[in-house]
Amino acid sequence: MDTLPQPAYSRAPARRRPQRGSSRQSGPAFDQLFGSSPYFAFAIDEAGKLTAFNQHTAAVLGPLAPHTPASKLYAAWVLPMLQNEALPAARMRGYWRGEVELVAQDGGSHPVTQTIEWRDHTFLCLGYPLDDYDVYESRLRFKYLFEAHPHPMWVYDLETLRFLVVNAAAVAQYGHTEAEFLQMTIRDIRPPEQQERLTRNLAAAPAKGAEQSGIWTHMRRDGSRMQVDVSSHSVTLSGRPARLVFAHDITEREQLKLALQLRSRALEASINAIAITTHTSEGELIEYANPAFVRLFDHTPKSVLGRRLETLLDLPPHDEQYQALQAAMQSHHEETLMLRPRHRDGALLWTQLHVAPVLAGDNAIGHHVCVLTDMTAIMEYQEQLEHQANHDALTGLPNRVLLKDRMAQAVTFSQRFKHSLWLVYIDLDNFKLINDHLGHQLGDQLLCAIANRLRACANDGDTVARLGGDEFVLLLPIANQRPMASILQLVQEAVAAPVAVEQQVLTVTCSIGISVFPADGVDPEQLLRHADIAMYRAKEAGRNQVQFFEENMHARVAERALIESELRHALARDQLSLVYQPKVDLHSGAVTGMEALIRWQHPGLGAVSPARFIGVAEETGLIVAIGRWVLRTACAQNKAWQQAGLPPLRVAVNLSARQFRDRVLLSEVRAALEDSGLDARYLELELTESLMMHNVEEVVTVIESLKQLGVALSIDDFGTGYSSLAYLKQFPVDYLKIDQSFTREMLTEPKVAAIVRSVIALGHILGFKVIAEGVETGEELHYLRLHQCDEMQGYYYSRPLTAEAFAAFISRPAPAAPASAGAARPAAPAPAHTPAPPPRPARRHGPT
Ligand SMILES: Nc1nc2c(ncn2[C@@H]2O[C@@H]3COP(=O)(O)O[C@H]4[C@@H](O)[C@H](n5cnc6c(=O)[nH]c(N)nc65)O[C@@H]4COP(=O)(O)O[C@H]3[C@H]2O)c(=O)[nH]1
Repeated sequence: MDTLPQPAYSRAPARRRPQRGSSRQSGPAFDQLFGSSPYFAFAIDEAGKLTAFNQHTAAVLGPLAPHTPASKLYAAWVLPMLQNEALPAARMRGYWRGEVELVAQDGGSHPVTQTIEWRDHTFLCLGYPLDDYDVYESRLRFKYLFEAHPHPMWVYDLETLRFLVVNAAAVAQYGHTEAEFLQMTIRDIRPPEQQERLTRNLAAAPAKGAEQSGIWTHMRRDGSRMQVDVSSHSVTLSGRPARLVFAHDITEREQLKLALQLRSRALEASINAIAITTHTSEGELIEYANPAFVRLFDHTPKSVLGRRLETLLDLPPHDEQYQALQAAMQSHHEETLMLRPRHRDGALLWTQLHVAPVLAGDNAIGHHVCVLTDMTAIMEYQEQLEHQANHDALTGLPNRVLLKDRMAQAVTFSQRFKHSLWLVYIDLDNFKLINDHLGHQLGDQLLCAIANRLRACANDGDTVARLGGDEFVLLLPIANQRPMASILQLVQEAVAAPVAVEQQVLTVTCSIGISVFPADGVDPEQLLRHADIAMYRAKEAGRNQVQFFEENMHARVAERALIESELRHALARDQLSLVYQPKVDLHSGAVTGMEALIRWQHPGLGAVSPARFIGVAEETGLIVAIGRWVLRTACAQNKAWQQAGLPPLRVAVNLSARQFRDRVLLSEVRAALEDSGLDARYLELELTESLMMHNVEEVVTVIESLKQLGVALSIDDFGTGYSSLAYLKQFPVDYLKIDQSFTREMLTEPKVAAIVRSVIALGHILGFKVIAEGVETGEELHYLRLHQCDEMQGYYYSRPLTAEAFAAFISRPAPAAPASAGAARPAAPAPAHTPAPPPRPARRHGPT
């Protein structure tokens, strides 16, 4: 200590001054700074000698002289600390502070807080009483904090509300200069709407020192406003009650808060399910889920949090969707996926998941925002629309559109694997009749039942489609050897099996046309067209048939189309006429009547047989007008013959099924009779057996009404339809007509002969007369007569004759009795419009 150097700025004075209890030796700077300080201030040089001291030091610790060893000013216990710690620390860091004990020359002890600064090779020592230093220091700190604080602070007078002091941040933020502030009160920085609140607030000022805080709106000098979080504290400044105010501009924070609130509200209110997940090595853990998310899966908010998104969506691991989700979660980009997660109740949903990664500071994925849009309803609707577009509404079977699609696929497949492909075109026989007569509702039920049966006939990979109306298609890819014949048989049986609909039993058959890939066509259109053609051929061949497509069918189809278009004009162009075939009593040989048969003479097509056009007329509905014409013409002709003096005979007119179902039939028959003046007993109506197969009660009613008119009725083509014997006896008809196919075969086929005999016997039991048609030989005649058949019709006696020829035929003198058994076939038949060759039977005039 003795060798401390002298401080540079306060060297010992050049001229010595008398010590007057002050430190005049320390130089003007030292004096200026510390001369009158109420604290200890002295300087020690590097040699440890006093180089300067102030008056207070001298007065309390003195008398002192310059160059006095500094050690004399300290208690003995302080010296080691001074030597080893304080002075080296001050020299090294420029400053040291600690508690020391100064001693006066009179031995008095003065504990102080001492600071030692190292300046210009001098230790400047300042000693404060322990308490005073803290106050000083806290004031310093306050001043520093107040001035340098980044947020506005001020003190205002509690009575005048004037600003007493403001800091730099307040000046910067509010735009007023310090001088302006000091002229203002705290009211001046508040907008008008907050004055009242301020008044209330001041009136309820808290107890002294108490904290007060609140959010206020303050105005800047330029009039702009800001949100301020204000906290204040009661203080005393210059003896006056005041408040120290701390104002924190929270405008931005509030805006941010509002924006966050809005965003949070948007999340909560979103109808899209939104989840925020934390990206972890164990998967995506749900950190937040909005109400829509919770609703979508029917979970509770709590049960969702912390769960793995993958688990919650219930995607099967290793499934394609699962893998896609994993890949999306690893990606640093936004991804959109279509997923099929499972609802809590197990139902599969359709959702669109949009995943947006949230990157952390290190560019690693921290979170994901997952937006799920429930697409279930849309997808189901889409599926429904697709289904509607591709399926038949009535039966639910694929429609034409889907069939074509499946056909295209099947053709491609069959081409590639060299397989064949069958297209089976099915059309119900006489379905139109059922529909027209029994109503569409029953017709629809029948179609549905048949659709289900066809479905049951199909294997996996087959397609059963409904093209519309009563047309169905089976698409059968033949990948393996399949028993196709038995499939077709199955289809025919499925269609033909009786269908019980609303207490009725309906039976229909079907006509089937088949085209085979690649032989009959290489594209779907062609295959379909060819199967359709084959189906028409099956219809023409008598229905309830199967036909494979053949090249020559094209010509038939073209012809049918031609017939259809020409038939529309046949009546108007007077191309139709009637011929009449006599009916003969087998026992007496008398002519009992004649059947009117239609003929069509077309200028280009020539004579078109009824077999070629009656079916077309029925399908197109032209039969109604044609049938009416036949009925009226036959009645008028018969009446004309009677008026011409020919013996009165009964004329038989064929009624098509469609005519029979026509509600106006009765009135038309009545009108034909009235208009022609023909007595009803000279008219006979021939009904086909198949016509009677549905709705027996109604058929019986119509027949009874016709009977009441007085006309005779016969069942034509008996044996070819499905007459139930139980029903047969209910029909009040007069004749059963044995179909000519039986007549033709009865002499060569014992089974057919048995049928013929049974029909004759049955007819008689039921009280009907039996007439056989298509009799061409004496043997046939003999057989029929032997078995008590009543009448016959056929080329053996006469071909159908024109009206004139028939009149001539009937007017000739009666020939010998009918040829006996074994008689030869008559000479080659003459054309239908020419009189038939002899021999002719004896005639019996008048209806039986
Ligand atoms: N091979 C052979 N055939 C014989 C013999 N005797 C008569 N035929 C023919 O057998 C058919 C009998 O008429 P259908 O069974 O009522 O069968 C008729 C009938 O179902 C229908 N048809 C004819 N005219 C009309 C009509 O005016 N209205 C309606 N709805 N159908 C008619 O067309 C079918 C065919 O008529 P068509 O060609 O005139 O043929 C007639 C007739 O010419 C014979 O000994 N041998």
